[in-house]
Amino acid sequence: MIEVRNLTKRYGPLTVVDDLSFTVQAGQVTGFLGPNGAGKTTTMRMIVGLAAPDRGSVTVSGRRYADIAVPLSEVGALLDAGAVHGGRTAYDHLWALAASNGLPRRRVGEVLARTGMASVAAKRAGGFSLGMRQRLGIAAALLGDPRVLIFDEPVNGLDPEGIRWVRELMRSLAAEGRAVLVSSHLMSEMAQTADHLVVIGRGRLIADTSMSEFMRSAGEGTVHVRAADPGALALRLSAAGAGVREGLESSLVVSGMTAGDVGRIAAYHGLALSELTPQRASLEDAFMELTAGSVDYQGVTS
Ligand SMILES: Nc1ncnc2c1ncn2[C@@H]1O[C@H](COP(=O)(O)OP(=O)(O)OP(=O)(O)O)[C@@H](O)[C@H]1O
Repeated sequence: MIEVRNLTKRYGPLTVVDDLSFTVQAGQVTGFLGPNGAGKTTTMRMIVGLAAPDRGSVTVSGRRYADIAVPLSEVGALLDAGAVHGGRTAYDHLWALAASNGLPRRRVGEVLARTGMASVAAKRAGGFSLGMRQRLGIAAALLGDPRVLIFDEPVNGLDPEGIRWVRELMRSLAAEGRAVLVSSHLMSEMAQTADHLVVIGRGRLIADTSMSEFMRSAGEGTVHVRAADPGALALRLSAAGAGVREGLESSLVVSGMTAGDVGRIAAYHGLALSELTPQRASLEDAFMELTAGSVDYQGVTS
């Protein structure tokens, strides 16, 4: 649905997007990840024609943005939630957008309902909280019922309830068959939302992978076990090929084996367990490792 090919953008001497290529598929949430200043916003602005590439191309559903007759009905974007006339009501803001794009008035009520904004439709946007401005920006993106959606850091500054709402909305938009591209600088946020990941650093592609593949490559994780006789269990697990080390309070940390395998081996040898917990490797750690070479401003921890 979105095809980015060899995209390059320079600002003065700085190449902020560097020969970037990736595809955003329909029916999926694609997480667009990278440290601050990696070039995510600039890439998204080029997708919707707000910035011109120096080299390369972007198409949405096979066409350049400039060639799409009614862009709002092909691609909706939330790039800057602050870009709202504060004196206008939520309804009027959306109605002005709908009218200038030839969209029917009923869409305004529909998107207000979908974003939970119906009760504040008559209120001026200037008095909105950050969360309400984000919802209004999302409502605007949905106005033309587009098949492609682009959200730049949509959960920035939202409270946990707002974050969960955005996450569920992204999932439901993808489930409707739409292509959803959503940027973030937090891996943990994407882990629960994205099907696919595009990771960039200093404008360059670092990874283009499915979420499940990324999780696998992040490490298999370990299994924490507590047993009545940890020594005996450790012997049996090592003999079966697992890596075993001592954890806290006489627990065992087992690697190279699933929790199911550990349970079966314990049962086979009649060893009682009081805890058996699979521990996933930290995705945030894997992401930091992946982008470590491309972070511009690294803090020093003492
Ligand atoms: N209009 C502009 N003129 C000059 N430099 C710019 C312009 N827009 C962006 N940049 C620079 O391009 C680089 C990439 O910025 P961009 O906003 O695309 O990154 P980002 O990945 O979205 O970062 P963040 O997570 O901080 O929003 C930054 O160094 C930024 O200062």
